[in-house]
Parts: sequence; structure tokens; C-alpha cells
Amino acid sequence: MDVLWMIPLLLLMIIPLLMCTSSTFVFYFKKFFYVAWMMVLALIAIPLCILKSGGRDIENMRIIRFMVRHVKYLLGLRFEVSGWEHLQTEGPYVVISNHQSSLDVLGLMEILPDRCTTIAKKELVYAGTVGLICWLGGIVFINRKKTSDAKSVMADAAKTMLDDQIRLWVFPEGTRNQNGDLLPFKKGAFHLAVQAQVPIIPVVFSSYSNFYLRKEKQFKSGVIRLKILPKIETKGMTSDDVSSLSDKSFDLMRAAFLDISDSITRSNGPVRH
Ligand SMILES: CCCCC/C=C\C/C=C\CCCCCCCC(=O)SCCNC(=O)CCNC(=O)[C@H](O)C(C)(C)COP(=O)(O)OP(=O)(O)OC[C@H]1O[C@@H](n2cnc3c(N)ncnc32)[C@H](O)[C@@H]1OP(=O)(O)O
Ligand SMILES: CCCCCCCC/C=C\CCCCCCCC(=O)OC[C@@H](O)COP(=O)(O)O
Repeated sequence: MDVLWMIPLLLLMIIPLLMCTSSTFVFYFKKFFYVAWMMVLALIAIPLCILKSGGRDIENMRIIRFMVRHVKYLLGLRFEVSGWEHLQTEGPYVVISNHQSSLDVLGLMEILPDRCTTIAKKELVYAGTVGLICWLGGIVFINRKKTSDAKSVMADAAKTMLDDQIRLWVFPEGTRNQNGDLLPFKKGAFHLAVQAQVPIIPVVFSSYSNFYLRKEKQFKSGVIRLKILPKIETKGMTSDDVSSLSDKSFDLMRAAFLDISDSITRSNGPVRH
């Protein structure tokens, strides 16, 4: 019994010691903490969402956004947001952003407009309490391995956007990417915007490589720049315009990514490719 009492005491002594001496320990500790804390937050949010909305409802994103906002402080992260005025657009639109890590959720919640939810891979729905809260928040799940299924879910989403005045956030790279650049864009987000005839608002996260390096097992404190770009209109466009719309969005976002990442790395060291 005496020995059992000593375990938490020992942990309380050892964890701060390891946090000061081992960057690898800090990496695993912060990652474990992030996932565990998000699961706990989701567990608390689930009954709140059910009580407020009675089930799956985009309005639940307000509760989720509120509950996630403090997590950046616990991980030593800070956001610098520019271009807020570009989100002051009435009605439905499609937000597109680059995707580096599950940490993107923190930036997403930092600027998430009202009545906005995301498109996500269907596997996320099985992520325990996080999966359930995503479902309650109205997240649209797609099967990336079956393009025809994904297309039909997104065609329905285009209709729902207009019927219910909803905004959708899509990660057009289609997967997480930390190669120091953007991956070529998939087309779904652009078909969605053209089908609904709504504007696209590009959002760019600066490179995380000055504080978070997965391969090198580093997770330091850091600043993330979030740049909201002016909207791109799609009125009058057809599916023939999707490729050029995607190329234009890619070029604008890549230029912004290199610009805001460069200005961070000039003061914090080089981007690691
Ligand atoms: C309180 C506590 C809370 C705790 C938890 C905290 C937060 C939880 C809440 C919120 C968190 C949300 C975070 C979620 C993040 C999840 C991120 C992801 O999951 S990213 C991965 C999933 N997303 C995507 O993949 C979107 C991007 N992908 C696409 O859009 C793709 O295009 C695709 C639709 C999946 C199809 O993929 P494919 O590989 O086949 O790609 P192509 O783009 O090359 O398309 C092939 C072909 O089809 C045409 N096409 C594509 N889409 C359409 C369409 N919608 N309609 C018609 N045609 C389409 C395309 O043009 C190509 O044809 P062609 O070559 O002739 O042009
Ligand atoms: C039954 C228990 C299962 C536990 C699983 C834990 C799940 C994660 C929990 C908390 C993390 C914080 C919430 C984040 C949601 C972020 C989703 C995300 O970023 O998914 C990755 C996806 O975009 C692309 O995936 P791939 O890189 O293509 O693959």
C-alpha cells in the first residue's frame, strides 16, 4: 500500500525532470496529452451538445469551438491571425486550408466562422469520443478510397449548404503534409464551391517546422501565423472551370505559405524539408 502511494509522487518528480532534460520526452508527452485532453473535452462536450441541440447539429460547433480554444495555451502555442475582414462574408462559402497535422484543429477553432463545419475522412468517426463529437458537430464524412461515394456525399453537401446556409471547411491537399510545401490540390473543394455557386475563402497556416518536427521528435513552443486571403468568386463557373480555379487557389495559397513561413523562420531558423 505504501509503495502504491509513492507512484504518483515519483511521477510528479520524474515528469518535470524529464520535461527539462529530454526533448523526445517532451514530444511524446505533449502528443499524448493533446490526444488525451481532446478525448476528455469531447466527453464533456457530448452531453452539452445533446442537451442543447438534441443530436447532430452544426450549431454544436459553437460549443466545440469554445471548449477547444484554451488548448493552444496548454501546448505553448500562439496564433497570429491576419485578414479577419475576409471572413466577414454573408451566407455560405467554402473555406480551404493547408493541412499539416491534427494540431490544425486548434487553428481551425481559432477562426471557425459561425455555421461552419468540415469535411473529414470517414475513419475519424471511429476515434472514440472525438469521433462522436465530430458527428454531433455535423462534420461531413467522406470515403477517400471511393471517389464516386465521396463525390455523391459532396454533391449532397453542396445542396445542404444552400438549403441550410452552411459553410464548409475543406483540406484540399486531402491528407496531412509536412514537407515544407503544399501538396497538389484534390478537386472536391472546387467542385463543391462551383456546384453551390458560393465563394472560396483560402486560409493558410504557416509551416509548423519551427516548433514541431515529427521525424526529429521535437515539439517546442511556437507561433502559428494564420493568413485569411480574399474570397474567390465562383458565380457563373461550371465544372470546366474547376481545374483553373484549383490552380489559381493553389498558387495564391502557396505564395502566402512561403511568405508567412519564411517570415517566421527568418527569426527562428530555417524550414526543415
Ligand atoms: C470539445 C472537444 C472537441 C475535441 C475534438 C476537436 C475537434 C473536433 C471537431 C472538429 C475537427 C475537424 C477536423 C477535421 C479534420 C479532418 C481533415 C481530413 O480528414 S482531410 C481528409 C479528408 N478530406 C478530403 O480528402 C478533402 C479533399 N479531397 C477531395 O476533395 C477529393 O477530390 C475527393 C473528393 C476525396 C476525391 O478524391 P480523389 O483522390 O479521387 O481526387 P481527385 O480530386 O483527383 O478527383 C478525381 C476526379 O473526380 C473529380 N471530382 C472530385 N470531386 C468531385 C466532385 N465533388 N464532383 C464532381 N467531380 C469530382 C475530379 O475533378 C477528378 O476528375 P478529373 O481528373 O476529370 O478532373
Ligand atoms: C477508440 C480510440 C481511438 C483514439 C483515436 C484518437 C483520435 C485523435 C484524438 C484527438 C486528436 C485531436 C482531434 C483532432 C481531429 C483531427 C483529425 C485529423 O487531423 O485527421 C487527420 C486527417 O485529416 C488526415 O489523415 P491522414 O494524414 O490522411 O491519415
